[in-house]
Amino acid sequence: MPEPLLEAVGLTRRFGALAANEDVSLTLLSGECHAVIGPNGAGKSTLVAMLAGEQRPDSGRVLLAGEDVTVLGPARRARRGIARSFQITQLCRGLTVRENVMLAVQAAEGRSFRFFRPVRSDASLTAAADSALADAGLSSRAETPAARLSHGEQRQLELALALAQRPRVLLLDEPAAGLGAAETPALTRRLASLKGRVAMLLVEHDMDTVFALADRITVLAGGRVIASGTPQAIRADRAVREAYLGEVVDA
Ligand SMILES: Nc1ncnc2c1ncn2[C@@H]1O[C@H](COP(=O)(O)OP(=O)(O)OP(=O)(O)O)[C@@H](O)[C@H]1O
Repeated sequence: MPEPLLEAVGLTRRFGALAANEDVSLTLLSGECHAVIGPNGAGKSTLVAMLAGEQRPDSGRVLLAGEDVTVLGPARRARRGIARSFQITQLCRGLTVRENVMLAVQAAEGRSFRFFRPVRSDASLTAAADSALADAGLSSRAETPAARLSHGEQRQLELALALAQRPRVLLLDEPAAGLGAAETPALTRRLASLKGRVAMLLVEHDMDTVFALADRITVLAGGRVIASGTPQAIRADRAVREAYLGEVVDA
């Protein structure tokens, strides 16, 4: 069994009397896609926020390649290789799609914005940005102002911004949310093409996307892990079907 790249160890996060996460443990191996599913309010976003460093657990630890990163904030975790998509707030709407990604490449390289060279003329930034745009399926829109993208294209740009950091771990919180019926399979194909190159922790309500991508699935309900295993095992799990899957998957 390979060593986990990212590990949640007994994470608990309370809001008042409510335990949004209660003793949640899971591992993400190099190159795998591990999906986290569960009903609304199960604690999925809280878990992602703790893995990204946006929320501090009340107890438990987060390990990245064996290093305890529990007390590190999002920026320091990002520099260690944890990227989170989708955060549209990073977008500069007046710049082109490529320029936005170039800024993300530059930020990931740790260059100061105060001293940056004119963003349009840096060949190495352009090449890295174009690679991220290709992976996100957005090459044809590189010259378009970000403000003119459709909703689906904005989600692609968010993916490109995350990939521009060359992450080891990609945290994907509901990437298919708000996408149309035609856009979701395209996103799934795009994420499938990244498998093996970057480890993905995928929170998603769309079960077609989950079952197309996941190597393993962990199911949360009421803040607790109620099952974890292969997609086949999760599909067959009675407790999962009762708590969640039976409502949406007719397998
Ligand atoms: N900042 C907060 N303050 C108080 N309660 C919160 C806060 N964030 C989350 N919660 C509560 O914690 C529980 C878990 O929420 P969370 O958003 O993690 O669930 P989720 O599985 O991501 O839900 P969804 O599928 O609807 O996005 C919910 O009951 C939610 O109301």
